[in-house]
Amino acid sequence: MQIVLSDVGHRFDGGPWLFRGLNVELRSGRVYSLTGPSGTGKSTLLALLAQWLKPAEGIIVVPKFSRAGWVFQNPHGSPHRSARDHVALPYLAQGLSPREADRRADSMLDTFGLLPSADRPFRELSGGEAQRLMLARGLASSPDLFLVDEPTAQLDRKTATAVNAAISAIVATETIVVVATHDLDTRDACTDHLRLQAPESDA
Ligand SMILES: Nc1ncnc2c1ncn2[C@@H]1O[C@H](COP(=O)(O)OP(=O)(O)OP(=O)(O)O)[C@@H](O)[C@H]1O
Repeated sequence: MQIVLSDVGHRFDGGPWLFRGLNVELRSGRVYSLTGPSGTGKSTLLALLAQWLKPAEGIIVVPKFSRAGWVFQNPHGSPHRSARDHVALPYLAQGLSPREADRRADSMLDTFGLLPSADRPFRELSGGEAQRLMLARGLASSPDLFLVDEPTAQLDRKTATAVNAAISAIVATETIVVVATHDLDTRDACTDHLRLQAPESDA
């Protein structure tokens, strides 16, 4: 899959332009960092890619039946359900048998260093484990586009390092991954880089 942005710019309600002139092709199998000073519109661009918003100018071409998945700053899970259940659920929803769903879930948990925590309830996971679980669960849904907003913003350095290692472990050949971040280590964990900048003038 490919998403093409041509001369994309955005501003809210006639306000100042956040960014303009964005020309990029996003491709499956790549993990894009999205960086830029605070307020340059990183979260806004994620919302544009998810088609929650329309760009104020330019065109974003997204294949018709594409599905987007999100991971936000704060991990949300079911407190009493195990880590494995969180990841198995999307596989069950795809029609796999419970046994196969668990097998696939364990393989995904292993990718993110969470296999030892597979049986632990969500409420007992640390912040970094919970965030890695969100990445594992999100990818288990096999989205065409996977949008991750500031995954390490709430984490201490050591925990952030584990999350960044998980990001660099993402191998999703069918998925475009975009990670908005201020964390230079998160940026370095990605395969490609997008940087937003405020336009020089609002002309
Ligand atoms: N729905 C909205 N209506 C009006 N203004 C908005 C809306 N959403 C965001 N903004 C403004 O657009 C600007 C860009 O916000 P956005 O959250 O996309 O930036 P960001 O680069 O992700 O920032 P940060 O790095 O601080 O998270 C901000 O000034 C914000 O207040």
